[in-house]
Amino acid sequence: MTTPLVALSIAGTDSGGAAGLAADLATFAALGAHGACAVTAVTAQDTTGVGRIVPLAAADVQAQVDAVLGDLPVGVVKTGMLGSDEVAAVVAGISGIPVVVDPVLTATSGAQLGSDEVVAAYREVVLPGATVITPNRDEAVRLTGLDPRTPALELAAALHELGPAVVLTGGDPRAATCGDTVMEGSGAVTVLEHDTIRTCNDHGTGCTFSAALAVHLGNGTDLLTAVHRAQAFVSAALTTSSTWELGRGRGPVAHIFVPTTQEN
Ligand SMILES: Nc1ncnc2c1ncn2[C@@H]1O[C@H](COP(=O)(O)OP(=O)(O)O)[C@@H](O)[C@H]1O
Ligand SMILES: Cc1ncc(COP(=O)(O)O)c(N)n1
Repeated sequence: MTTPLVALSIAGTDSGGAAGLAADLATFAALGAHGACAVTAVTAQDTTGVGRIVPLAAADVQAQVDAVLGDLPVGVVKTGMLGSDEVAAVVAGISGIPVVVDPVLTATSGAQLGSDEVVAAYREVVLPGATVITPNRDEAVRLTGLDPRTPALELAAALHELGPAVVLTGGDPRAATCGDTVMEGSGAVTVLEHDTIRTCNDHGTGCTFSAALAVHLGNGTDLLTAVHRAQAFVSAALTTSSTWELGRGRGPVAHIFVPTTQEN
């Protein structure tokens, strides 16, 4: 008998199947983890944008988290769109399990997925108990309140001061390379650069990256190696989706036909 890694995603749904829970569960499966989930919000969303957003009550999210934690040996928690400061408090109540926080505040399409109350809750209750946070530049600027021109290193340091290790992602489809700035718990900084995959089918990239990172961390991999492997997974997924013609907008990152043989 074997027990697989169980990864719990606490996130919103994307009806288009590109981002949020769909990305998390597909990534967990591709990397050999069993995915459990707690839905925080339901979005009517496609490749062109986000329509209706229906947040769930914190009690409903808490009930899902309690059901999963009461039965399954969860090895890692990954959070995405939280929807409200009350749901943020549910995440803050989880202890004794590594928590990877993807602070989803804005969709690729530009839609707002996190209010100022949610931003405050990240700072005050979620980040102090988080293992690692994976913001993109816009999210880091919003969470820190710093000037948008602030260098990546300073943004990472400001978030690190709130508690977690930081992976400030630098995906930029127009640049030759993408650079992710990693600040470990010790404060050590490494910039991990890799080639940009040319594609407009990148909806769900951030969710996919942090879900892959969560699986590797849940398997006990050190942060730098885990980031490197999560980047490789995203690059493979984007290479596949770069050949796709799907939807009228920013198409989904491909979670299928991705090599599943990465070391854990
Ligand atoms: N076009 C791309 N080619 C290769 N890697 C990418 C590309 N876009 C993003 N990434 C990588 O995907 C991860 C998530 O990055 P990012 O796009 O910044 O997240 P978000 O979707 O939250 O904005 C990072 O590791 C980043 O380097
Ligand atoms: C429910 C949900 N969660 C997260 C994202 C962010 O993903 P992206 O930055 O790729 O739009 C999203 N659009 N929808």
